[in-house]
Amino acid sequence: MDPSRLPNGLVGLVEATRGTGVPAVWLRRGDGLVGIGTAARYTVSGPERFGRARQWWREVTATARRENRVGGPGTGPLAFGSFAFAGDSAFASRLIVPELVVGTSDDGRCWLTQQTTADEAPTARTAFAALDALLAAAPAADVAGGAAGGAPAGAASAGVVRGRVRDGSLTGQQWMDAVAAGVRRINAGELHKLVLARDVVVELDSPREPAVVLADLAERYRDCWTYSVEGLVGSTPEMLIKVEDNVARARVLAGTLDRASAPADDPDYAQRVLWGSDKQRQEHDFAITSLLDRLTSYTDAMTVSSEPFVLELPNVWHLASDVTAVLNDAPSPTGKHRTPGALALAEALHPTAAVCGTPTATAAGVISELEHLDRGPYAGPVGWVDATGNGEWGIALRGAVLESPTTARLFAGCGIVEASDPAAELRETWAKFRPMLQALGVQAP
Ligand SMILES: C=C(O[C@H]1C=CC=C(C(=O)O)[C@@H]1O)C(=O)O
Repeated sequence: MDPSRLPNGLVGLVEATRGTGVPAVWLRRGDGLVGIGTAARYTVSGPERFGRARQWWREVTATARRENRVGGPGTGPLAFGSFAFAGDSAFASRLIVPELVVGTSDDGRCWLTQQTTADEAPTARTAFAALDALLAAAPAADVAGGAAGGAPAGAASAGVVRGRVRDGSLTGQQWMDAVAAGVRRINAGELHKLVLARDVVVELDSPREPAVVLADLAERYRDCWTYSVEGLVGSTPEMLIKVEDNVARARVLAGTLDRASAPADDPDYAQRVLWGSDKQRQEHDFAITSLLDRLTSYTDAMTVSSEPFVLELPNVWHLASDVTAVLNDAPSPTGKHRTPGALALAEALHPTAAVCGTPTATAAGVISELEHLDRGPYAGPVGWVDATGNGEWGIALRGAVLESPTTARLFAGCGIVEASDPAAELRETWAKFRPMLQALGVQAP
């Protein structure tokens, strides 16, 4: 597709959906995928959620008539998805097949896919007509604040207080008590690392257009993956697994330093205070080890740097490690040998110690005891998969569930090790809530 059809790129397309429903989104540095409308969807709960969703997608793509004139990851049949963190969550994991998918890649390619369950096969003419109709219906750019009458996307957080933040399942004090209990259990030798999360609820004075929230996140957090799947929105810095043909990539994060408290005149601050901290390095080591231990059975050729690097985001610094693995062929359910797809790998790798702990099963048990929280899709895989098994599954962090036009539930968690201090961890959750609070136009209390 000629990119000039999208004068303001994919972020502009997201903004153009204002008032017409929330698009499915996967965007980084202005490129990625935007899905509009729903041709088909599948929901599933329970411990078998990944396998059953894969089975459904296999059946859909096996029977679909398709014509793909572009080729490459993200072209042809495609589903966005979001999976519950835990097998016993009340949240229904889901795959969504949008009616229209618009994609762009950093090599300048741009494509449009139309997916339908109707007997009539889509054509280039019907696909472009659907896209043009959407763009023609878009509100004028000078009302980018949306129906809520807020500020334009780029200025969405200009300090305007538009609502209140209240406690979620636990108060701040109760959550700090849970962290202290977690530290005691680590010190007693029950486990090595635990990730404890909390939720807060934002109540807005007036509705905030999801498209405006998404555009704000995509513009401000360009190095993160901005996502939207049926009310789950956010901008995650952590890539659980990306599969492109036979190569898998992951970005593992653990270890955090708030940029708001950093001195302005100390360029080595993050390197010294974050990279140089034994506590932060220990947190990171557990996370990277948990990923490598599980990924290793899928590859004979894996690359990971010997030391983490400092990743700078607008709100925080993280310790980060990038991993690349050439995938081995494995028997598939059809008997043919092929490399595992992105969703199969997401299932195999989830949950890493960046969001659960070490050992995994013990940490998961302690989490459900101490958190008093159904994490829902928070910290679960979010992303997309195509018909060839290519896809990207990030970890749903730095996000919110939009519960109503004026209510959003935000989640954030922290890695707890023996040296963790409950008050410092509570402050860290506020740094992690900041991207969503800014995008919603609300100030932290
Ligand atoms: C669990 C979260 O972050 C994880 C990813 C990066 C750094 C983390 C940390 O330093 O605790 C967490 O492991 C979250 O943002 O809710």
